[in-house]
Amino acid sequence: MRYLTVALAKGRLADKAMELFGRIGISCEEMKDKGSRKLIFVNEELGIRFFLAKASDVPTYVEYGAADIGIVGKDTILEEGRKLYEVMDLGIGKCRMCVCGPESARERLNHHELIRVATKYPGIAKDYFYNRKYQTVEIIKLNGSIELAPIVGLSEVIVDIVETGSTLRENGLLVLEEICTLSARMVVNQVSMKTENERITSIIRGFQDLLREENSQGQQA
Ligand SMILES: Nc1ncnc2c1ncn2[C@@H]1O[C@H](COP(=O)(O)OP(=O)(O)OP(=O)(O)O)[C@@H](O)[C@H]1O
Ligand SMILES: O=P(O)(O)OC[C@H]1O[C@H](OP(=O)(O)OP(=O)(O)O)[C@H](O)[C@@H]1O
Repeated sequence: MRYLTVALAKGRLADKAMELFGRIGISCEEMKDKGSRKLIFVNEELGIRFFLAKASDVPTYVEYGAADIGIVGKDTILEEGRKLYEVMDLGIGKCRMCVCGPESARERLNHHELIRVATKYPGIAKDYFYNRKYQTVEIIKLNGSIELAPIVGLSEVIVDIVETGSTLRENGLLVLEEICTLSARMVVNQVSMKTENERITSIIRGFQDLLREENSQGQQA
C-alpha cells in the first residue's frame, strides 16, 4: 500500500495535531521522542507517515503532492495562496490576525495617513490595507518578534497574530483592528483527494466525529 503522507507545521501546532490523530486511532510512537531530530515518522501498520516542516512550507508540500494532507494555520494558507483543498477547521490553534500598535498610532490609522506596517504576513497585510483603500502603506517584511518594530521605530503598526494578548501587553501595544480569526485547518492535495479518497475521507469523518463530540460535551457542561 502507498504511504499516505501528512505534513505537519512544526512548532506549537504539531503536538496538538498529533493528539487529534491519536484520538482517531492514528498514532506514531516514533514522534513521541522529544529529543529526536528526526523529521519523518512512519506507522507501517497503517501505511501512513508524518513529517514536520516549517509552517509556511506546508502548503507547498501539499500543492506539489509531496504530502497528501497538511495541517497548518489559516494564516499560512491565506499568506501562501497555494492551490489545495481546505477541507476542515480543526478547532485548534485559535488566534486572531490583527493590526496592532501603540495607542498613538490609532489616529494615523483612522485618517489613512502614510503608515509603515511590519509583518511576517505581507500578503495578508497588503490585501487588508489595499482593500480598505489605503494607498499609503509601506509593508516591511520581518520574520519574528514583530512587536519590536513599533517600539524601536521601524514601523507605526504591525500585522500579527494575537492569541492571549500577553506579548502585546508586555510591550505596551494594543489591538487596533481585527483582520480575521484564525485556526488550524486540514488541507488536501487536489489529486490525492481523488486517488486516496477513501483513506482521506475516513480521516475527515474521524475528525468531524471528534469535534461533534467535543461540541456536544461543551454544550452539556
Ligand atoms: N500565539 C500564537 N502565535 C503564533 N501562532 C499561533 C499562536 N497560536 C496559534 N498559532 C498558530 O500556530 C501556527 C504555528 O505557529 P508557530 O509559532 O509554531 O510557528 P511560526 O512562528 O509561524 O513558525 P516559525 O517560528 O518557524 O517562523 C501559526 O501559523 C498559527 O496558525
Ligand atoms: O497573544 P500571545 O499569546 O502573546 O501570542 C502572540 C505572539 O505569539 C507569536 O509569536 P511566536 O511565539 O510565534 O514568536 P515569533 O514572534 O518569533 O514568531 C505571535 O507572532 C505573537 O508575537
